[in-house]
Amino acid sequence: MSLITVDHLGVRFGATEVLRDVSLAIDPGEIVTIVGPNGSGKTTLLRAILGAVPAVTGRVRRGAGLVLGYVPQRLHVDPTLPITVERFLRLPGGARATDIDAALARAGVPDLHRRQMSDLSGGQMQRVLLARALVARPTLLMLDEPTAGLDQPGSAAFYRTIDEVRRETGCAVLMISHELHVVMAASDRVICLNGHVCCHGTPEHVSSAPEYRALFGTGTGGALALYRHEHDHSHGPGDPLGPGHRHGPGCDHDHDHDHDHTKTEAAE
Ligand SMILES: Nc1ncnc2c1ncn2[C@@H]1O[C@H](COP(=O)(O)OP(=O)(O)OP(=O)(O)O)[C@@H](O)[C@H]1O
Repeated sequence: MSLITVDHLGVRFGATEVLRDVSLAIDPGEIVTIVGPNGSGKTTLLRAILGAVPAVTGRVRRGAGLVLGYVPQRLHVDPTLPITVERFLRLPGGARATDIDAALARAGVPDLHRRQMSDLSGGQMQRVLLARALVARPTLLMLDEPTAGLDQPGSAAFYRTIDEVRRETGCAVLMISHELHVVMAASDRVICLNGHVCCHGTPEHVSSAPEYRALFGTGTGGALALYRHEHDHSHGPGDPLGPGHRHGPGCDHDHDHDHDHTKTEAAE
């Protein structure tokens, strides 16, 4: 029984179709990573799974016993509103002190209880957000670009912690990442999203697909990723991605038209 099953999910914001016919399932204990260009609907997909964004078509089914933990991309803490790490972790459900201690230890920051949230470094903040997600003992941990803004050693250490959490607790992990070396090393499966699921499979399968190499092929140690996404069809009006692009081998569907679009972005 899957923890989460997404069936033909569609999401719109006003006239803009952000997700179209997205189907996937997450099984207990696996690490699945979502990759895709900026604006391709990755965060929206996680928020739809959380129930924070309504589906206009399809649905998200939750398996029995599912407990979700969510690590957002970032959290802005107003420095004029002082709050300690311990108090932040106690909210909103009134978590027990022993659970907070265990979550902080598991997140690799066992001594931060009394620190002000606004004083945390970027890496400490991400670990506190991880601890907050772990307090509930999730069976599915979802992380939205959890290492954005961290340097490479900090990022690598964070992903090692995620792997340890998975091994120790047996939780499944669904994360968004732009760090392709991490994706390939740490994931059981990779889903490439571009408004819809373009291709998916094991890291070996996805990384050997010409379309994947075209999409992420010029990374210089993670410093710059060239997103050249190719499909064989035009996206419809209102598509957030503009005109169509071409799919390559490894994709789950084929179309007639032939367009490219190229997008560059500085990766962290
Ligand atoms: N609440 C909202 N209202 C209107 N439009 C939204 C909303 N949330 C997201 N969008 C739009 O939906 C599209 C997908 O956004 P989303 O954040 O899911 O993309 P993403 O793949 O996570 O991007 P990135 O890699 O830049 O974080 C974008 O065009 C965005 O502007």
